[in-house]
Amino acid sequence: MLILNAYAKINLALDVLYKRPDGYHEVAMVMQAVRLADTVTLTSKPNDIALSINISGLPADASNLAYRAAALLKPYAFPQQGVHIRLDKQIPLAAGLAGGSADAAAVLKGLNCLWELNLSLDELSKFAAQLGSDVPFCLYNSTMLATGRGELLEPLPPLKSCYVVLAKPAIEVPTSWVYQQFKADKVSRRPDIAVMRNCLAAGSLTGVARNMVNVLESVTISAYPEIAKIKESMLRYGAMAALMSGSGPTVFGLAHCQEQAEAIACQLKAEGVPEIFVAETVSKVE
Ligand SMILES: C[C@](O)(CO)[C@H](O)COP(=O)(O)OP(=O)(O)OC[C@H]1O[C@@H](n2ccc(N)nc2=O)[C@H](O)[C@@H]1O
Ligand SMILES: Nc1ncnc2c1ncn2[C@@H]1O[C@H](COP(=O)(O)OP(=O)(O)OP(=O)(O)O)[C@@H](O)[C@H]1O
Repeated sequence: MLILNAYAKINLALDVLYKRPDGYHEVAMVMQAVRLADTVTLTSKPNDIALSINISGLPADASNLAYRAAALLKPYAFPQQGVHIRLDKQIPLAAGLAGGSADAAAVLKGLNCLWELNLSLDELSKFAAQLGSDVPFCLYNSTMLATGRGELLEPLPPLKSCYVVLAKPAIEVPTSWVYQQFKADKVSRRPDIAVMRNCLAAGSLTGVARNMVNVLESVTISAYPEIAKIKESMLRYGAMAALMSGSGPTVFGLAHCQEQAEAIACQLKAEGVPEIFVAETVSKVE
């Protein structure tokens, strides 16, 4: 039996460069893993793939990204090798935190061991990219620059360890809709990735905080102003910076320490924000 942590991600910077002929958008993103995790338990069983999940509202069938990850690797295993996948979800669904992608990446990494496939991380990355743009990052965690449609990764100097508050309003935002609605002329500020890289290299959390920009806010916040309210609240309660993660709707705030993060979380809870988490950042590849 193998038990893996499938970590959520946040986007410290997200820029959309242009729409590509294949329908995807060329992006440049600074991605960061955080210690809010689903638990993925893989148990050997004969022949086929089975999946169970601790929550309803998520299909436990062949459409699930965790199942699809196992199905991708199955042809490389012996026919009698199967697996039971157990997902214990903690990462909220459709939140902009790559929960499904993290599960899929954990299944790829775990089955590589359980089925003794001996695939390199590079090879696993190619399978990961077939499952979704965020899945390759979830194989590596830590702090990465993601380009292409998000699948081309370059390690960045790891973000100095800190705590984040994650707050999800009670809305679900489909990623495809956000990208479809994106218009470059509606963006007021774009991230400077080179400056962000320098701030990371210098270990400057305040520098990172000052340069956190996500151009997809121009779409999601226009449709859901409650996201802007959560950002404002986080700043009022002392966060160094607050930004929407990915396509939203979750907002994350950078805090100086765990105590401050917990205090911000408490105040957001009192305001009625339904789902709030405090998590440490992941500062090395795990
Ligand atoms: C918003 C982010 O989460 C930021 O990390 C990612 O860019 C999205 O990653 P993801 O959820 O793994 O995305 P995918 O499952 O590959 O694609 C979901 C939808 O978003 C659109 N999409 C995604 C990534 C990208 N670079 N351009 C896109 O236009 C795709 O057309 C697709 O309709
Ligand atoms: N194991 C899984 N966990 C969560 N969602 C899954 C899973 N498998 C498939 N899905 C589907 O994928 C959709 C998006 O899920 P996810 O929670 O990964 O969104 P997200 O956090 O917005 O991802 P991203 O940040 O990559 O856009 C969900 O609506 C769900 O139906």
